[in-house]
Parts: sequence; structure tokens; C-alpha cells
Amino acid sequence: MSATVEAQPQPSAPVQAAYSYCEAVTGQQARNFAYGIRLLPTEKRQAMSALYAFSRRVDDIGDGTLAPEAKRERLEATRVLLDRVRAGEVDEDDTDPVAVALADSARRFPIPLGGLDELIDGVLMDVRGATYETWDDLKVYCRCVAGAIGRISLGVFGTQPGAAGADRAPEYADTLGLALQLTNILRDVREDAGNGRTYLPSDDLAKFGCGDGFGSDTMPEGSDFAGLVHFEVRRARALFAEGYRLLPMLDRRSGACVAAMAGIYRRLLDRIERDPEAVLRGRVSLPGREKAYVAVRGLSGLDTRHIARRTVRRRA
Ligand SMILES: CC(C)=CCC/C(C)=C/CC/C(C)=C/COP(=O)(O)OP(=O)(O)O
Repeated sequence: MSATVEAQPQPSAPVQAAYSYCEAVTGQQARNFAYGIRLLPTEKRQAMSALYAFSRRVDDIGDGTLAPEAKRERLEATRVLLDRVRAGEVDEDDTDPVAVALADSARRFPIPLGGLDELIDGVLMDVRGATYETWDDLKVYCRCVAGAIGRISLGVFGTQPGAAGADRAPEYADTLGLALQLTNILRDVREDAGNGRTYLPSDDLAKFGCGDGFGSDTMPEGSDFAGLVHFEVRRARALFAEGYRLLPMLDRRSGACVAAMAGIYRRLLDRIERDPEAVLRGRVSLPGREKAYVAVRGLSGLDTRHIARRTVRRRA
């Protein structure tokens, strides 16, 4: 997979303005992922911001207050927009800056736009109020809303020429997305429960006696909430370990971006593991200076080199 389709001219003024809009959305709303995206060179940073702004729009429809039918209509309208981007029908005169930026990015990079259809499908599952009995069931949802984002992002990053095992890069990008999403689900247990949503598999909840009143401030007598969280943390860690195999295949700054995104979420996971009940009290987050530190480590290649060595050792 090459990094860029072919040498492209500088974006025109209207396209630059569309990218500026998407970068502003990313800077304001991507509280964690913006730290990684900022590490990319201009063209890739702009493309990732366009992808983020489109994904944010889809996610916001799902999380918003509209009635389910209205949400479905809006999501299908977003799909129509995506079809227009795919068909090359969106140009710089379009009034929607996210569409303009996405269309330009899709011309510059081999972005598998079908991943954004998967994202819409995942959010439609939410709107339907889908619940998940097993981890395999939940994985289907996570693949749509996060694995697909990993695979799409890989279209922007590309893999380094001659990178060993690069044919498996999309699989690792997908797995890293699952790791992030499971961490996100653990972090947001309380907020999601407040919205009537439980993502963790009902089989797992039952195993730890957490089936009733899940996500409320006080879990029922006899339930082992900490045991449940530790079980899911182990699952997320295994996904991170597998997904990190992607890192040695990326160029330095793409690797730094992914290492920063994943590193910040792994630190969230560490916090959750140390104090599982914290997710019932509120949203676990990292201070800005810690996120910046993780990003700088990513750029210095410390994490990437460490992980590459471990991957090689494991293979040997
Ligand atoms: C290879 C690669 C780049 C893989 C990563 C793919 C990726 C970025 C998946 C996103 C999944 C996720 C947890 C979204 C939450 O976004 P949010 O904006 O709600 O997050 P926040 O609440 O933490 O700010």
C-alpha cells in the first residue's frame, strides 16, 4: 500500500478553508486523538481531520436527542453524501466543508471509503438499541465503529515500502480500533448506562453478577464489578498487543500518530485497572500534560522501537 496515490497539487483556497474547518473540529472535539493527529505532516493531518470531522458528524447524530426515525433519516442522508464523494460529485464549490475536505482527501490517498459506511451501519445498530450477548457479538459492533476507522486511517498512513508482513496491516489496524473501542466502552460505562445503553456482553455481566442495574453508582450486593472490569481490561490489553504489530510497518510520523493515540488510551486503561469503580463515579481522563508527554514519546519513536523489538522477539 503506497502512502499517496500520486503527486497532487496544493489544495485550492476553498479546499484549504474546508480543511481548516475540519482541523478546528478535530482540535475542539478530539480530546485524545488530536494529540496523535497533530504529529502528522500537513497532507496526512488534513486528511485525518477530514475523516475525524465526518466520523464526528455520524457519531453526533447517533448520540443526539432526535427520535430514532429522525436519526435514521439523518444517517441515511450522510450515506448519500458519502456516495456523492465516492462518485467524484463533490467539488470545491460544495457548501459542506466536511464533504469538500473528505473528497479532496479521497483523491490524495487510497482511503477505503466503505469503512465510513460501516461506521454508519454501527451507529444504526446503536439507534436500533442493539445489545450484545457475547464478545463475538460486541466485536461486530466494534469493528464497524472503530476497526473500520483503523482501516481507513491506514489508507492515509500507508505502509513503508518493503515492510515485512504488510499484507496483514489492515487486520492489525482493525484490531487496534477494537482495543480503543473496548477501552472507550469501559471508560463510558456510566454515561452510556445513563442513556440506557449497555455495550459489555451480557454473558460477561452475568459471569460477574453484574447483570442488574449495571452502570449505576452502586452495583448490587454480591456483584464483582472490579472482577468484570479486570476481565475486560485483560481482553483490551491483548488487543493492543496484537494491534501494535502495525507500528513497525508505518513511517516515523504515522507511527508516532498511532503510538500517541493508542498510548493515551492505554494509560486510560491503566487508570481504570487501578481503580475500576472510578468509571462509575465519572469519566476517567488524563491531564493534558500527560497526553502531551505520550505524544512526545510517540514522536521520539521510543514506543515504536520498544514495541518493534518485542514483536521481533515474540516471532523469534
Ligand atoms: C490504526 C488506527 C489509527 C487505529 C485507531 C482507530 C480509531 C481512532 C478508532 C476510534 C475508536 C474510538 C474509541 C472512538 C471514540 O472517539 P471519541 O472522539 O468519542 O473519543 P474520546 O471520547 O476519547 O474523545
